[in-house]
Amino acid sequence: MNQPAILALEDGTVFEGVSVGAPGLSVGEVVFNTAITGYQEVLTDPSYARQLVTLTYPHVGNTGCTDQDDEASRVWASGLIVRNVPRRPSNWRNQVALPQWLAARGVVAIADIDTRKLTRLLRESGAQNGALMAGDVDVAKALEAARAFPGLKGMDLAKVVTTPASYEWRDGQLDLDSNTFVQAEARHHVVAYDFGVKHNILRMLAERGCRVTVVPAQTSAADVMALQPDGVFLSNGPGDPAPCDYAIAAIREFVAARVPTFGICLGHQLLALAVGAQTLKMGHGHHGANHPVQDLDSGRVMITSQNHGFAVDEATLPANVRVTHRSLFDGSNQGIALTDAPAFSFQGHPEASPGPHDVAPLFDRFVASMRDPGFGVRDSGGRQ
Ligand SMILES: NC(=O)CC[C@H](N)C(=O)O
Repeated sequence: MNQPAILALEDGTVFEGVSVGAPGLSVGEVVFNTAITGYQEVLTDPSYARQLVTLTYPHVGNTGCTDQDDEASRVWASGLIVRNVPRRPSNWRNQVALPQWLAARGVVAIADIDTRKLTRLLRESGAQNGALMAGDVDVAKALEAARAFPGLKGMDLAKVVTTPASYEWRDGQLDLDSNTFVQAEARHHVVAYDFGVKHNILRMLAERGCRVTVVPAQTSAADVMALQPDGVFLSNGPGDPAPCDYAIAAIREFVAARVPTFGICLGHQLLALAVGAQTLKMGHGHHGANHPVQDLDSGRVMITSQNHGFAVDEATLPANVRVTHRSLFDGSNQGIALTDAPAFSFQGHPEASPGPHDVAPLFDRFVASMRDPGFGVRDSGGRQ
């Protein structure tokens, strides 16, 4: 028999449903994601640490779960909130059904609640703090826990989710015929900062000929330089970018030394902070796989995968930074490039895991900048 579960929001709203994961209490910021596929990638994306994710798509778990789709070695989202989990998953890659997968990993999850109502509420109020409780439920306790969560603003989580030690990564994409990850030949050495890196980013670097050394978030610039990288990659990650002073200081040194640098999501925000700009907390953020973003150089509109609750404040960008991409949903900043150093970054997810592949060529641009650091740099007479 299904155990009861509740979701309590800090504004006092309580949803009642059934448990589809582990029993227990879990708190975090409640955000909605509008992607139709990719629930396993969302749950294992470290950028969702301390967040309770509701999916607007009503049927979640249809294709089950498989180890190969994990974006990290564990589930990082604090909990899952859905309308309906099908009784039986069906897919040739399925290894285990979503509720068993969640329970085995200790993840609290609720189903059978009105996720449309919840999403409308979050859209109006902005992301709220909340508490999920499954098994022995107690509304008063859950409300108290929701209100006690301090919120993500000011929270440095990159150093919490990062790898404890550096490691090498060589796996390219999954070859479905042999069911193995392709090993590509390495031509460039990339040092990737793990602020909460997703595996598909590392795969996309590897398949483009990069040997990747993944390093902990607090690795100093000097220690990275000692590894003699051809390029530095700044990963996605959870929490507020502003308190990550160690990363901001290191990035300043890579920019000054003109090391080709590429940042995604939190990495994008950290590059902006390193050049002196500011970031701000958004209302309900961007979490989905169909967000239109304009490439301001070409005018082309790309459909992108998004997952962020903070954004770069364009008004604070210094003169040596140009805006390269903008969201067509709300006009917020989606990409920057330095005009005097080979450094650029993107707010959305070019690794699109899950999502469309329109922005994947940004990885090629990073590789091009390692071959020729003048690539894309305006003030050095380099190529565009
Ligand atoms: N996916 C990410 O890297 C998210 C970046 C940051 N934590 C934000 O919410 O904006």
